[in-house]
Amino acid sequence: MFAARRAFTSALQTRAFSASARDLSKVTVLGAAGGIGQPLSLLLKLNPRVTDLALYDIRLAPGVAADISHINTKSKVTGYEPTPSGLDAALKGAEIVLIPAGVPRKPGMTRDDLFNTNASIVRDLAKAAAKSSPNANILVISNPVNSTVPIVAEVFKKAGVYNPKRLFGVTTLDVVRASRFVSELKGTDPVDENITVVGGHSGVTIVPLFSQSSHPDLVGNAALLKRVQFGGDEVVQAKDGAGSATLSMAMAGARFAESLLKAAQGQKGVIEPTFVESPLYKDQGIDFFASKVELGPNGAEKILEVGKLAPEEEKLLEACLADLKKGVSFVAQNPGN
Ligand SMILES: NC(=O)C1=CN([C@@H]2O[C@H](COP(=O)(O)OP(=O)(O)OC[C@H]3O[C@@H](n4cnc5c(N)ncnc54)[C@H](O)[C@@H]3O)[C@@H](O)[C@H]2O)C=CC1
Ligand SMILES: O=C([O-])CC(=O)C(=O)O
Repeated sequence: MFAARRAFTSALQTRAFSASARDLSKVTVLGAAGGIGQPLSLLLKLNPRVTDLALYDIRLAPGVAADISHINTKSKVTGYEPTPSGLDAALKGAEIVLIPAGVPRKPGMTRDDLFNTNASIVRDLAKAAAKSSPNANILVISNPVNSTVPIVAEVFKKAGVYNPKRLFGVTTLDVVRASRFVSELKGTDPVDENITVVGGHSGVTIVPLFSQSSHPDLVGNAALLKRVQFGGDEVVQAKDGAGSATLSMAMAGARFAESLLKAAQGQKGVIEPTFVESPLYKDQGIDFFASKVELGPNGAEKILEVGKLAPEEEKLLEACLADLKKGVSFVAQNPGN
């Protein structure tokens, strides 16, 4: 009788524990007062899977948090002071840490031109994350993503807490753009356009695979390819010195965070292209590569092969790999330590 009751109680406790573990998701945004950070924080506040939203920036995070906290969804929002202890408290217990901290491009700049400023910003935030949220999923948005992601890996390795399954460069905006541009050409709903984009996140390293979509006829469409590879430049030019994509990036970052949360909470078959430490081209000296990744409770559960490509896409991939290799030596020469 007692045993049966204990078993029942323990089953209830287990349920209660897993339910609360499932329901409690702290998400931290570093750079939360910026052009991306503010709308990203807003979208995360609207996500019922997020229960605790922690906002940190070197300026204005408490103000942004006060504003967002009035939105009538259940999550708690806290803005942290720009101090080491504020940063540590923002990170403690986080399941996901999104990093859009750093400077954006101006017309005439490449993403690599941001390296000197953003590498040290990302490095310092990564040091704090390695200390205060070593098990969190780290989502790097700050450019140049092809280089800032390896920097985070190095910091985590040095701290002895690196888990490659939990480090992601956010390339979702390339996927979002590709599906939107295709839908504009084809007169379809972008929701139905799943375009895989592999490689990295700048210029020729962005490789959309139209042969694997429902529109293989788009392989070889030079204007479309240019828009996908250089969509970021389109926005930088249109903003004319006032920054780069912020609103579409916020949506893309919120979508990737939502995918991770869904997968962590047990949904199967959640797949997103993302820039991760990858075995696919290690034999060519390339440690990080974006391809479709199956997400799960442990982060990046499975890195999918690039698959069969059209001959034109093979050429694009060659150019991508050559550029990513240059990136490797670039990081090695500018470790940002
Ligand atoms: N991965 C992607 O697809 C995309 C990446 N980006 C990149 O995202 C980054 C941010 O862009 P925006 O939000 O437009 O820039 P922004 O200048 O509007 O915002 C950046 C924010 O970072 C904060 N910040 C700077 N140093 C910090 C530190 N040490 N700790 C915490 N916060 C810090 C600033 O105070 C500012 O609020 C840029 O590097 C940009 O190139 C932009 C669009 C797409
Ligand atoms: O172009 C930029 O500098 C910002 C970015 O990464 C994008 O919009 O894809």
